[in-house]
Amino acid sequence: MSMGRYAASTDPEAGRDGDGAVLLRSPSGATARVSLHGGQVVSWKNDRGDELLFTSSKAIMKPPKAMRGGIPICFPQFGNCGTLERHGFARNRMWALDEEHPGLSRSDSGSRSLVDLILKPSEEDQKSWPHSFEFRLRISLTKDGDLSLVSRIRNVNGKPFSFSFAYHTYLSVSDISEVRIEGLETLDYLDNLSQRERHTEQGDAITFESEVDRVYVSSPNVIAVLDHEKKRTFVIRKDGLPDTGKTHPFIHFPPCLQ
Ligand SMILES: O=P(O)(O)OC[C@H]1O[C@@H](O)[C@H](O)[C@@H](O)[C@@H]1O
Repeated sequence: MSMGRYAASTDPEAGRDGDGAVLLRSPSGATARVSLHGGQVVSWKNDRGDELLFTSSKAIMKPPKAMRGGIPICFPQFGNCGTLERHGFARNRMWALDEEHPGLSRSDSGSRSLVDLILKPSEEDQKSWPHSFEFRLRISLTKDGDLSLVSRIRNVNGKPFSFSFAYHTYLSVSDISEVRIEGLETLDYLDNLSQRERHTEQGDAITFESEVDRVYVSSPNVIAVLDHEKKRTFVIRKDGLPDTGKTHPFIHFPPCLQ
């Protein structure tokens, strides 16, 4: 794959490895590896080769199981708030390369390496969730190595349906006691450890002393995760997604839409 070019299926230089994963590379040398299983980003490395995403050593890397690590896509249900399996079926399905990607331009082709994926429901999926949709996902690396995911869900037959959705991102951090989150102070959150009871966050930046499993409602579009030991800050931006979740020990930030 050449620098800054598209890694979509139409690009003859698209980087594909033996497992069918797509490799993105930015001009700065950052990389991302995207598995068609789950449409999941399974690795994101900066220009020094440091892995920025966490993958559990117990992760099962083979379909049809969901892989615990990277950025699983939760759809059409986030968590257990519905009748489907936890976090929905999208993370357990094979996605396809999307040749059409209607509505998204390629005008930034000089500065991004990207792949367009699509998921359509199987007959089996429609038995448990009888709705017609196309889920298009664009994953791109900017020239500086920033990772971006854009999701678009289209109602194919016009019959209304509702869904919830999240990027269940597993960030790689050092000792959790060295990690601080800025941007969620004073917000309300639902505590998954006590039947989604609603509380209000107190105090300054958030630190971790024990198990945490929360969804922060109406969170700001930018939050920061500061890792003092690694001297690294993740700046997480979202757009069009109201909430942010976090869980320790598997620290992840699923901005979610319900
Ligand atoms: O094990 P899974 O299905 O990948 O889910 C991981 C975590 O997902 C979070 O959203 C849940 O709040 C946690 O309770 C859960 O452990």
